[in-house]
Amino acid sequence: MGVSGTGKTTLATELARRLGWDFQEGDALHPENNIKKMSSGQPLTDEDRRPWLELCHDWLERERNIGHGAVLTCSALKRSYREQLRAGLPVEFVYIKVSPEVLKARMAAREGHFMPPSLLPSQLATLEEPSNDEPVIAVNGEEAAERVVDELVKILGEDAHSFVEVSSGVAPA
Ligand SMILES: Nc1ncnc2c1ncn2[C@@H]1O[C@H](COP(=O)(O)OP(=O)(O)OP(=O)(O)O)[C@@H](O)[C@H]1O
Ligand SMILES: O=C(O)[C@H](O)[C@@H](O)[C@H](O)[C@H](O)CO
Repeated sequence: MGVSGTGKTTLATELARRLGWDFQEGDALHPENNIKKMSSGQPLTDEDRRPWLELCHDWLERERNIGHGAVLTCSALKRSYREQLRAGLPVEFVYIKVSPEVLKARMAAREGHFMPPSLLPSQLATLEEPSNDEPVIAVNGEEAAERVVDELVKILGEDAHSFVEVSSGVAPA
């Protein structure tokens, strides 16, 4: 999770590969209208995001039901969005923190992406940073991606056992 340009896709694809978990690009679940809106420089509203978050939640739920570890990219900017995403599921958020200056530079340098750099201020204004009472691992998204993924593989790889126990409905011993 994190605003546009934090490195969600970069980190999540590599994390899923290293853990052998399924991967879903959250942006691919956006209704067409949401992509059109963002491409034309308009920020999404709560109403725009609701059906998309439902699709994200449903994907996670299907993965839990088949007992797979899974990684989904999703901006998950507000606490209420994160609550919708994890409802009834053993979800751990990875909050990728990157300074506005670095985000601005990354978005300006990126080519062929639907998200215009002009939407960065609204992304930052909408972000409610996760608090300690949420299931979250915060990482420094300005570090080399490989180092961040190494750290996450250690934490989530060790936890994988308990995630699978919860997800398959088998009570831990
Ligand atoms: N740790 C990193 N160090 C340096 N550059 C990075 C790092 N992570 C990602 N990048 C670069 O930053 C840009 C944004 O990364 P990425 O597309 O993974 O972000 P994102 O959060 O998925 O963005 P969006 O939500 O807008 O799709 C890319 O050009 C990527 O190569
Ligand atoms: O909630 C949102 O406003 C959106 O999900 C955005 O964050 C983008 O889809 C994503 O970051 C791609 O740039």
